[in-house]
Amino acid sequence: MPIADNIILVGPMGVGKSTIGRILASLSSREFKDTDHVIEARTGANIPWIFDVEGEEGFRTRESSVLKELVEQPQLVIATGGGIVTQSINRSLLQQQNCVVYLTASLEDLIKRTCRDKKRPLLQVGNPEQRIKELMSTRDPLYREVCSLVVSTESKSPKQVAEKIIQLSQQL
Ligand SMILES: Nc1ncnc2c1ncn2[C@@H]1O[C@H](COP(=O)(O)OP(=O)(O)OP(=O)(O)O)[C@@H](O)[C@H]1O
Ligand SMILES: O=C(O)C1=C[C@@H](O)[C@@H](O)[C@H](O)C1
Ligand SMILES: [Mg+2]
Repeated sequence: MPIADNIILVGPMGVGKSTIGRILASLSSREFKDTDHVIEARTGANIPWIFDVEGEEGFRTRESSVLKELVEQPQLVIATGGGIVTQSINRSLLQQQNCVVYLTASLEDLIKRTCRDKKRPLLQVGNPEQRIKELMSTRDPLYREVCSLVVSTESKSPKQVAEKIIQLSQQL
């Protein structure tokens, strides 16, 4: 893969995109960007606030414009929000990128890492475990539709996952 190419991480809430993305960026001499963080920095508000005031639709519009902007920059590791694949415009853009990595974890791990987090708007309605299962069943095929690699995070440290991504991305 040419050195200027970006590595884009997709996957569900809590799979480790931000944690692994940061390590991967430093191991591969790329700059780290996280669509959720860019949106919060630009808006000057946190994600729950944006969902409250603008609804999910407002958040998705912001997310699509940040993604479009970031993929045009060279040499980045981009961690995306868990719901980025719900918008067909984002899926089309992701399918045009060279290296999109789908990070996976067991449902059990995802539930353990996220279900008590009050900052996640989509887990505030109903039973969080059930919501995570529902989100995964609709989104798993969408992550697979856009990715060039699938990398499991199970029984691996974030650094081991980052090293695996580097190894596999060199074979693309
Ligand atoms: N490989 C791993 N093994 C164990 N714990 C991990 C691993 N990767 C991440 N974690 C932990 O899981 C939690 C969620 O990680 P992180 O915030 O990076 O996920 P995310 O995919 O960016 O989620 P979000 O979609 O909410 O932004 C953190 O507490 C992190 O320390
Ligand atoms: O799974 C989702 O739809 C989301 C995941 C987070 O990364 C944030 O982008 C936001 O909370 C929505
Ligand atoms: Mg994150």
